[in-house]
This record gives sequence, structure tokens and C-alpha cells, in this order.
Amino acid sequence: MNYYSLNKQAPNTSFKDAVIKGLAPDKGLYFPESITPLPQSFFDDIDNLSHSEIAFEAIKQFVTPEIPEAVLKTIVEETLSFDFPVVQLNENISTLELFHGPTMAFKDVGARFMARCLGYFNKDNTNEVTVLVATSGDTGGAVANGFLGVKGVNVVILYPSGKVSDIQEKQLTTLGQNIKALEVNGTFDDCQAMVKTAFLDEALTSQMQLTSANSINVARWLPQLFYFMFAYKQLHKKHKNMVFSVPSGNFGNVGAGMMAQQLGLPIKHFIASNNENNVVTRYLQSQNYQPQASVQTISNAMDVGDPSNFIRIQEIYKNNFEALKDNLSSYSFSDETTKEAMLEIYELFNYVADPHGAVGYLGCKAYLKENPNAHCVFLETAHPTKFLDVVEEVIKEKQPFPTQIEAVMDKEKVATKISAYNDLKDFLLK
Ligand SMILES: Cc1ncc(COP(=O)(O)O)c(C=O)c1O
Ligand SMILES: N[C@@H](CCOP(=O)(O)O)C(=O)O
Repeated sequence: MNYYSLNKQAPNTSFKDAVIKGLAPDKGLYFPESITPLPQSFFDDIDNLSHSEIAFEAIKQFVTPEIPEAVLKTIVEETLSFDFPVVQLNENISTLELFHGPTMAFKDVGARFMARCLGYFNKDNTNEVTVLVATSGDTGGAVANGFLGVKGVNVVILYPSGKVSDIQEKQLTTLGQNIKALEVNGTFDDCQAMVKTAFLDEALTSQMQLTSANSINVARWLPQLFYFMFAYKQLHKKHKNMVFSVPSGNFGNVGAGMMAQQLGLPIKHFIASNNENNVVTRYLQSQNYQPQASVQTISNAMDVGDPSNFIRIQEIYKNNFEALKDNLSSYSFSDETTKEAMLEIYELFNYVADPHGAVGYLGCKAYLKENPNAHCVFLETAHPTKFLDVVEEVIKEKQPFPTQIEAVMDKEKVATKISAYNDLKDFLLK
């Protein structure tokens, strides 16, 4: 499959090139040249397919022939070596748990998939690649884990100082080897802007091959479409009008859901559920897209003021505002309301949600008020123990540590503090 830049000022390129570059030379995000819906027989037969078989069929057109089919089969099998259960809370609301991977956040799938694609492209170990990642909490840990020890790949993670949870910070600063962490005096948007600037800096790009492991990169972004298919498989016999509430920050996940819908998955509607960083909620009300500085919230991984992927969503709907509005609703919730929702979910359903999942739950409730016949699935995008302080404060109960979290608790943080783009540049050139 070839990809084009959404800025339309760079040549189209292959999947391999799009993965190795991350961002197009004109700073645009890559987008597939075509999307061919899967045959109806795929959806009719979905109950008989394993997760790996579903994923293989869904992603094949986007990555072959650069990744041969036999290699792709292995990549999806290795990537998806954990579960994606749906828990039904009541007749109208279910949650899809995306936190059973090694770092207990939904980013594990994209990070593991991309690491394996890059490992395959660099199998002869001829071209060293430096992977830059900006994180508001979870991408960093998932990429650190997914890329640890991958030959020929150096990873540099930028995270906003004091704005990620203690466990998230441990996950991204303690692994060593080919993984380095930079603690940025700024916000996630500052980190993301520095990464994008680095891609355009010839003093760097003439000396090293830089790529991104954020959802900017198609190999990180596209595998997220699997989740919606896994949920559909588990629910479609019981519920027809399926809608998804996606806790959203950089808008990669909800955009990936829309790609699943383009492939033919019968999803009725999407809800982008936001904390107070609500550029898209405001856009859908006003048709005026106005990014603004992010504010800090208890659902910190969604503290994004200028989401990278919204432009891909605009592309999916061919920049037709009415078509987008027909398929996407968006709501924004305060921390106070989020905490009330965490308590409500615990008291009503005996279920412990993390703050991001709770924002998703609130999105379901808001949508269901107007659309009572829908079945709303909110994505539980991270495990509650990653946000221990707020979870224990709200439900007033101690949480046990899962083994994945225990494994990093006693490790020592190693991070270099930086404040400005030149610090990043110096670090990379050292
Ligand atoms: C736990 C969690 N929930 C939600 C999000 C938002 O996802 P996206 O950036 O794809 O919108 C993130 C980070 O991206 C996250 O880590
Ligand atoms: N919420 C993310 C922010 C980056 O999103 P990405 O999907 O573009 O990598 C995080 O947890 O780091």
C-alpha cells in the first residue's frame, strides 16, 4: 500500500518508507491511498476467527507487500498475545478492556506491532533508526517496553515533567538499554512540537534516520482499529446498534475506529469523550477548530491541546463537517464529574474504572440520553492501578498491584531534564 501526505506537498510513498520516516517531509501525516472494505463474508464469519486472524485480514491491505503475508501473520500473533475482554455493565453499556498487555494501556498493541515492522525492515541491521516519542503518560511506557532490545533501534522518549503518574514515569524511565527518557519542562504539546521540529531539522536528519512511534506513525496508528473488531465479535449477537465512546486525547484511537468502520464494521456512531482539553468538542459545536494550551487533569494521558490525528479524521470524512457530525459526537467532562463517575461505576457495577475509562463512561451516558436504543461500548484504555492515587482516593479501597506494574515499582528512574528544542538537538547529536 502507498501512502500520501495530508499536507499534499510530498511524494507518495510505500508503507516501509512511511514507517521509517514517521512524518512526511512536508510535516504532513501519512494516510493510505485507498481503503477497500472487507467482504461481507468476513463479518458473517467473525465468530469463527481468532484475534490474530481478524487482525491479519483487517490490516493486510495496508502493509503488504512490503511486509510479506507470512511475516505479517507472525507479527500479529506475537503482538496480540493477551486478551481484550468486554465486560457488560448493564443492558446499554459495556466496556472493552484494553489494559491486559505488558504496560497495561491500549498503546501496547500499536507499539508491539510497529516495533516488529521496524525490526523486519531493519533485519539486516544496516540502518540504525532513532525513534522519537512524545508521551502524556502511556505511549512512552508502551514504546519503551515494545522496543526494548530491538536491534538497530534507539528510542528517545520525551515526557512532561510532573504531569504523568508515578507508575507511568517508572515504566518509561527505568528500562535502560536502547531506551532513553527526557523529562521536559513543559506540556505534552511542547514534547510533541519538539519531536515534529526534529523531523524537519536538517542538521539532525542528515546525520541520523529519525522516526516517530506516536500515532503519527501509520504502523502505530492502524493496529488500533483491531479493538473495535474484537468488541464487535464479542457483542454483535446481543446488540445491534453498537456505538463506541473513546476517551480521546491525540485522537488516534477514535480515528482508528473510523478506519474499522471504513472497512465495513457496522458501527452506528462514535463518541469522542474528552476531559477539559476539548478542542474537538468545541469544534463540533462551532465549526471553528481552535487548538489551545492543554490543562492538567486526572486523566492525564488525554491532556492534549492540539491533537495530531484530527486531520486524519477530517480526511476520512473528506472535510465534510456535516458528514463528520452525523458520525461523531463529543463531550467534555471536568475532573469532579469524572471522579463522581468512577464512584458510580464502582457502586453500581462493582467495577473499578480508571479516570480515562470513566470519561468514556460519561460519554456513553450523555449519548444514551438522546439515543436510548443504542448499546454503547466505552474503551477502558488503561488499568486503574496506573492512577493509584486518584482511584484509591475515590473508591476508598486499596488496589492490588498487577505483576506488570510490580515489575517496575522498585526500579530506578533515569531521565535527562531538558527545557527547549536545542536541548533535544544536543542530546541527539551527542
Ligand atoms: C489511557 C489513555 N486513554 C486515552 C488516551 C487517548 O487516546 P488518543 O490519543 O488515541 O486519543 C490515551 C493516550 O493517547 C491514554 O493513554
Ligand atoms: N495519550 C498519549 C499521547 C500520545 O498519543 P499517541 O497515540 O499519538 O502516541 C500518551 O499516553 O502518551
